[in-house]
Amino acid sequence: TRTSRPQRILKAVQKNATKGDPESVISAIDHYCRHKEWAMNVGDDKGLILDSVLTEVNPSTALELGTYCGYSTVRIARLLSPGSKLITVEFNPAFAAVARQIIAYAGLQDKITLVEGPSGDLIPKMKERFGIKSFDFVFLDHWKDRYEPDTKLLEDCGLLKKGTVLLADNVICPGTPEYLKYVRNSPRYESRYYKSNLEYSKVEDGLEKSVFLG
Ligand SMILES: Cc1ncccc1-c1cc(O)c2nc[nH]c(=O)c2c1
Ligand SMILES: [Mg+2]
Repeated sequence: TRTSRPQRILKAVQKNATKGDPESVISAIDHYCRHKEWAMNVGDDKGLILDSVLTEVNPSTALELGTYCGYSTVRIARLLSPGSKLITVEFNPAFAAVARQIIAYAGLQDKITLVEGPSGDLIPKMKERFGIKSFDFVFLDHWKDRYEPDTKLLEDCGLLKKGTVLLADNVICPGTPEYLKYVRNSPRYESRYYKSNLEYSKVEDGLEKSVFLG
């Protein structure tokens, strides 16, 4: 096919959403991906859990690993208080290019810094590049095999503080067994599983919320 799936999602946003209205961008993507073609956005069911955890944490500095088309980036940024910042990391340049346009369409570009590259390389550079002391909230939604090593990297780089909340997507499907074992067995985390379903599907999936205890 001539266009890519992310490009088709962008077109659906430009056609069906209102510029500067994040809610309409979220709805346009959910409608397209539920009725036209599936895509790996966190989606509307798990999105409600993401919203509620975010509202509870009200982070000043948030990190997202795995931007894709920017659906959860917009979901997170729309709930941030004025002056709060979200850094989102995307490895795939084609995904990042679409995400930038969807983030701009939602009018949230001032709250978001999109960084392209491998999370394992970028995490150690967060302090020096973006003047981050530590993150209040981290959304893990990139690649299942990177959840555990990147969490250890965030610890080792001093980017987590007492009370930082990690929220991980796809802990059941595709599944992140090593990550679950790590956060559930470590004395440094208090973990809880939020049962839900895979985006736009009936298959079970869920989010794991883990509070760093310092
Ligand atoms: C692609 C896919 N196929 C079947 C079942 C699940 C998935 C799936 C769903 C997601 O929410 C993902 N999020 C981040 N990164 C992923 O790789 C990913 C993959
Ligand atoms: Mg996901």
